[in-house]
Amino acid sequence: MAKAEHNNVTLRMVRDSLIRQEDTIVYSLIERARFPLNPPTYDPSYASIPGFSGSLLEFFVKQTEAVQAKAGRYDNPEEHPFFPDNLPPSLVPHYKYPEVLHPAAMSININKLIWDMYFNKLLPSFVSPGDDGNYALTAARDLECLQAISRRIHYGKLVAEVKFRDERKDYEPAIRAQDRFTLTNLLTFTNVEEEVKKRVAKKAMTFGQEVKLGDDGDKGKYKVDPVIVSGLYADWVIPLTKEVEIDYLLRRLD
Ligand SMILES: C=C(O[C@@H]1C=C(C(=O)O)C=C[C@H]1O)C(=O)O
Repeated sequence: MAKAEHNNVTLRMVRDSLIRQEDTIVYSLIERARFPLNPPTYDPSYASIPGFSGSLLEFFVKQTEAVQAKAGRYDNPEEHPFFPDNLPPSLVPHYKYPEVLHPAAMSININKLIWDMYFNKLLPSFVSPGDDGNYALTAARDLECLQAISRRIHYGKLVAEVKFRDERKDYEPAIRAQDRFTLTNLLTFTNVEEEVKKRVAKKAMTFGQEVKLGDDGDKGKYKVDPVIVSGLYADWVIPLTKEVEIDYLLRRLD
């Protein structure tokens, strides 16, 4: 997001960051779709890794998150690990990120939900069946998708903070009443959601098209189905972002 002092972050700036994050999500899906499902990646019995029990995917994610934690990744309030328990401490100088969010934000991490959605619903819908043996690369692409989707959904904390500051008199009574229904109505902008769904489908068509030098490009053939990308936002990314917004707002006056 554009550099701003912590007290003048605008909803426009936050939305611009969400729009930019769409590119990362669409590209990560395109890169995962280069590989078939590669089932052994997720099969705990595929490899017996000394000192570890679980799938290659889990091994890859836990090991990667440990290295990235030591490199300071999770000092950034925008980043959320999938396996937060027992992560090693950062080994690098602490960067002073602007303190925008209420401290309660630290307790919000819905990556378990995101993990389950990704592997049980999304992945089977956009990759082809099959096995090409590239299990480590497959795990790496999966993690890139997970991290991009997680960052976007947890950005809901910043969206909620900006909305709260802009309309405190409307939000406070609903927060004090722990009124999720009213909070949902206050924070929902249906027009924005419709734009998001249309734009991500257009990005999937634009970024995922087959580019040919002649003008005989395969019209209508895309690396990832734009309908699936739009459906990901409609069914998961947007609802879970709003869930994070509400979870954050309910703690905002703690
Ligand atoms: C993120 C926002 O909050 C809500 C969630 C949106 C989304 O996840 O795309 C869009 C509009 C709002 O309903 C926002 O207002 O920009």
